Amino acid sequence: MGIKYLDITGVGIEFDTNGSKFRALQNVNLRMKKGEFVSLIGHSGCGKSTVLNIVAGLHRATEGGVVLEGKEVTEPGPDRAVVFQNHSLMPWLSVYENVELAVNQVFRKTKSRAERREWIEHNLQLVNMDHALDKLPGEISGGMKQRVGIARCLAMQPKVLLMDEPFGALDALTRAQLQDSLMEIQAELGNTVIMITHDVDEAVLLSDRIVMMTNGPAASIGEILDVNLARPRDRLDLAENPEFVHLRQQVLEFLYAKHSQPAKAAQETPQPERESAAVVEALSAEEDSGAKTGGPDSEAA
Ligand SMILES: Nc1ncnc2c1ncn2[C@@H]1O[C@H](COP(=O)(O)OP(=O)(O)OP(=O)(O)O)[C@@H](O)[C@H]1O
Repeated sequence: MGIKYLDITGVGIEFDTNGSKFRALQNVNLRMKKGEFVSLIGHSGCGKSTVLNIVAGLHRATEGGVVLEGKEVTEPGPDRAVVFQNHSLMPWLSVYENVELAVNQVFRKTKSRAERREWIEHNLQLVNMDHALDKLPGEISGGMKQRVGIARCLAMQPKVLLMDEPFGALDALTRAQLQDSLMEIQAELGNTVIMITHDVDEAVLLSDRIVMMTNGPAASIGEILDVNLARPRDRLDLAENPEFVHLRQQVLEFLYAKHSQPAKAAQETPQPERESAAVVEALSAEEDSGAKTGGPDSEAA
């Protein structure tokens, strides 16, 4: 891993809510190396998605900022792909076409049509979805949709993959399969990843570091835990590994002993719609200014 790659410095944000100010984040600082896998964990409403949205360029920080490979983040861009909990695939496009949408946005000028086809198929192979190229999102399972969503993001070759509870809506077995796939893909491609999760085992299994956030309002980073477990990691071996058990215990202690108060703010402040629709629609508009209507597939994965 190289020197610092992604730099989040002094980030704070204040939202205007019905005429009054709400401070969601205060002085969030995080430096990541290229190829690092970082999980964000914290109680509901503490500000995890807000951090991710600031890195994605969907929110502007009130103070501080984000620099990716020497360039300040000021807006969304294909160098930061976001995987949402509910895949946000276009329901009217096939599996292939959903990935094609993103690939055309990034590679239309630099790859030929044949190269783009090969690239789309390659990325769908990575997530074991090359058998379903012509299927519509409505014809595949929740786990499969999430795989396609991940392929779509990988195919953009982003500098940073941002994942907002990517497996949160899946059953335990499918989640485990996708976690294993993600570990294999990351080992092969060396992606830099920030992933939000509520799942302590998932955080320890996948991460190089676990960033634990304090409760809001004015949430910040409470502690950062280094996960030095050897890779490749096997969930069955790790279950009995004393280091794994110890790390797991430390996260649980942070969440349930040191910061057990759930964020009151989360209950009091109305939660806005996720920006996933906006992002995907922006992609769609670029690809196709035609007559297609409707939002992303809202069916729960
Ligand atoms: N656009 C916004 N306008 C006003 N308040 C907001 C906005 N976005 C987030 N908030 C508030 O900021 C706080 C942090 O929200 P955020 O969605 O980042 O939390 P979270 O940790 O991701 O929660 P969860 O785990 O439940 O998804 C919450 O109190 C939320 O209501």
